[in-house]
Amino acid sequence: MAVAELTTPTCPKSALRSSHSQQLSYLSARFHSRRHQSFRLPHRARNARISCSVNSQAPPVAVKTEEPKTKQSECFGVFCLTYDLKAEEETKSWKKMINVSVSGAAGMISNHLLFKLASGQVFGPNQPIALKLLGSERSFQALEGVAMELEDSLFPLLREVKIGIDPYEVFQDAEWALLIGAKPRGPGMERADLLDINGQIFAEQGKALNAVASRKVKVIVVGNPCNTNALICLKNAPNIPAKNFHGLTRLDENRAKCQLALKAGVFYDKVSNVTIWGNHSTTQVPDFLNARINGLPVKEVITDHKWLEEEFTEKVQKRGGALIQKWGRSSAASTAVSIVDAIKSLITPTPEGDWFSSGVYTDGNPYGIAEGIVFSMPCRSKGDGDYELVKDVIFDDYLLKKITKTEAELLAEKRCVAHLIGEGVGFCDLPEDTMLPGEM
Ligand SMILES: NC(=O)C1=CN([C@@H]2O[C@H](COP(=O)(O)OP(=O)(O)OC[C@H]3O[C@@H](n4cnc5c(N)ncnc54)[C@H](OP(=O)(O)O)[C@@H]3O)[C@@H](O)[C@H]2O)C=CC1
Ligand SMILES: O=C([O-])CC(=O)C(=O)O
Repeated sequence: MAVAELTTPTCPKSALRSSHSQQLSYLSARFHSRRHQSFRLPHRARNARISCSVNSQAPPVAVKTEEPKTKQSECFGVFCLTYDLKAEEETKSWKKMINVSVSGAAGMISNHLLFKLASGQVFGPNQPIALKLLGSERSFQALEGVAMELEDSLFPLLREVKIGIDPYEVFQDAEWALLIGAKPRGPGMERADLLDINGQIFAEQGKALNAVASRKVKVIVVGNPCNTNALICLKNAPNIPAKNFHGLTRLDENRAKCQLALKAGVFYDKVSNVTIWGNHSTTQVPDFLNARINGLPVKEVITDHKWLEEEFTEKVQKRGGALIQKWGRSSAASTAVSIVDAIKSLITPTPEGDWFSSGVYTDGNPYGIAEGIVFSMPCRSKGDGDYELVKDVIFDDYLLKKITKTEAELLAEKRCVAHLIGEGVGFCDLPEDTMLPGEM
């Protein structure tokens, strides 16, 4: 078939993109020929790219010109070049490249996160990285803009960037999947509708991960409502351990640490052992009973217990909303930072005696929390990407009552999405006050 000529391995794909319509023709042709092929050039072929013109490679027969229904995942610009890592002196100490897939890659949070990932500050200065960015027809141009900025940043560790709109392509061999894209709740939209719309996104993405990602992939779900989206995702990915899925509650932990530090008049590095229990919503429970300041129980350092139970708790629960009121949109930079923190907590041994919070699957938890939901709990890691739940935490009546409330909310969310997790017909009886942190 003539279209095969388009993929001749002497011409990088970026050189074929002289115009948008040519690109669409090209993508369409490639889509119909080799869905998953991508080729790269040896480093020395950089100049060949410049001399390679569209005309010289144009197929001799008709190419479909209509808008393709789906764009194939593509390497982007300079990232279509392959580098022989072993041949370059400075890369000899580098580890094997890792594949990191990011959804909602054209959104606000990603715009902060991608540059942190590419710079080496997340996975380390010896870790080359391939970024696979998932967007949609709606966001594809913006996604190209993001990829252009990544090109222009000249990050040495960033060795591949691919953009695409099909999760089955973008999640191929993913070792990390950072699932950020989700529809924001609009005016007049019921939370049940949001759960359903976003749930469908995460059901599809779970299936895609199940089909094509590394069996060891670690998945961090950020898009809200992140606990239940993570549950939907893991239920649709039965061949990946449920333990590998996280709903991001690290931002809440960071917010809680900041408030405790402020009240105690210490810098926030003195605050440790902070657990966020439950849902990333206004029922979340920032645990001051087990938290420590300078190694001492918080309740010994902050003796105003009324403040802890009322002001502190509510401030953390509603911090997202307070931020939106000031900033006009939801936390993006601090969320990106907290995603970095969450990844680092899994790839670095947890400091002795400390822990971190993550929304994880409750099966087998030692606290008596209902099984079968994604609930934020205290975790420790050996730095191998895995975690274990912390056993030596204490509870009092106040903490248990709050945990029961957030647990009930997550169980209600689960009933709403029963149809997306293979548990029958969804039925929504959500508590009235169920809110995302950003909705207050
Ligand atoms: N867990 C946490 O701590 C936090 C979670 N969040 C959540 O993270 C998510 C992303 O936030 P942010 O990056 O600021 O949001 P943006 O609105 O900037 O980006 C969101 C992306 O979601 C994608 N998306 C997927 N499906 C839809 C849809 N049906 N309608 C519209 N957009 C869609 C869009 O990309 P595309 O078109 O490419 O799919 C868009 O780029 C939100 O759900 C937000 O609530 C925010 C802060 C903290
Ligand atoms: O509701 C939102 O999108 C914002 C959010 O999660 C937060 O700030 O914690």
